[in-house]
Amino acid sequence: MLELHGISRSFGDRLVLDDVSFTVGRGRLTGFVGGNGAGKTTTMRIILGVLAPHAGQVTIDGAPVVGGQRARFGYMPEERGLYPKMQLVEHLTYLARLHGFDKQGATTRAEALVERLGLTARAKDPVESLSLGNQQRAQVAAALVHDPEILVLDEPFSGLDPLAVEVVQGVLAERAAQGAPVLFSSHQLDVVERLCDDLVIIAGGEVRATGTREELRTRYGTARHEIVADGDMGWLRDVPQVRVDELAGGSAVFEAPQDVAQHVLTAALARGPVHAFTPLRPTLAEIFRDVVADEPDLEEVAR
Ligand SMILES: Nc1ncnc2c1ncn2[C@@H]1O[C@H](COP(=O)(O)OP(=O)(O)OP(=O)(O)O)[C@@H](O)[C@H]1O
Repeated sequence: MLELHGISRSFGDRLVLDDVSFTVGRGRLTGFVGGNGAGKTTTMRIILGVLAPHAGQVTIDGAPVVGGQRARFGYMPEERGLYPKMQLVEHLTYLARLHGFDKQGATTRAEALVERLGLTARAKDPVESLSLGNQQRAQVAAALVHDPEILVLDEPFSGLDPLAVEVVQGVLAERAAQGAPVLFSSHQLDVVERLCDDLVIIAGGEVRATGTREELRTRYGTARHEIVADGDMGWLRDVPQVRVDELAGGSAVFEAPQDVAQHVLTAALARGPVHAFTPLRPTLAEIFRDVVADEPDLEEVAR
């Protein structure tokens, strides 16, 4: 497994990563989420060894990552870096050869990835002529072409249409199923929510929450319930400690501590039949809002 132990990093006198620790398990798709400037790219660059930490270390299966181990990683950097004039399949073949594959092996891998990512019709096109979304798919292919042991992908889903999101999701899930630790950042919380086994939430350079999707839902969710009753639920607005989020006749969604929610149910039953009373599980977007609430914008603070 990939582990970060107390990573800190400053730029000038600005601390942008503060004691960042988390684990990306083998076979686990781990989503790395945080607002703009939270520190995701900096963390990923440190994992890859592109940037040195000022404190802490990165280990793989307990052993520190040292120079020359870059080939163990498949990295998709935020700044996309393919040669614009090269044909797609030729480019991927070239990258595989750089990693030591023989000509035949490199071509086979490049062609297989082009097909897996739905780019067969574009295989002979220069990279620069591909649409943004297809360039993005090509970047994913480039990160995978040397069959890396660990994947670290910065925003692999940005700019993809829903079909391409599915394709890339599928490819990452396959890699995880084969036992690779997969870490990816994304601002698309719905995608992260669908795809991830584990989550790391970072804000202001600090890890604010880690855990499985289910753990976070249990730990950070506000207690929301939906109630559907015969009569009008307008009275709910007057119940202390209740915040009504939605109200339409007999149907309401509200937030309240657990004991108050039970009181609401009893009160509703006293007024007539209740057809449904359902605890609502928080979405990742709601958890994210909860966890990073009131976070100052690092770049604003620096000004
Ligand atoms: N080379 C650098 N020199 C100075 N400051 C930097 C450098 N790289 C990053 N930073 C600062 O570090 C902070 C974290 O940036 P980082 O790119 O890691 O955030 P991020 O979470 O990836 O953001 P985004 O989601 O916007 O890509 C930001 O305030 C950024 O301005």
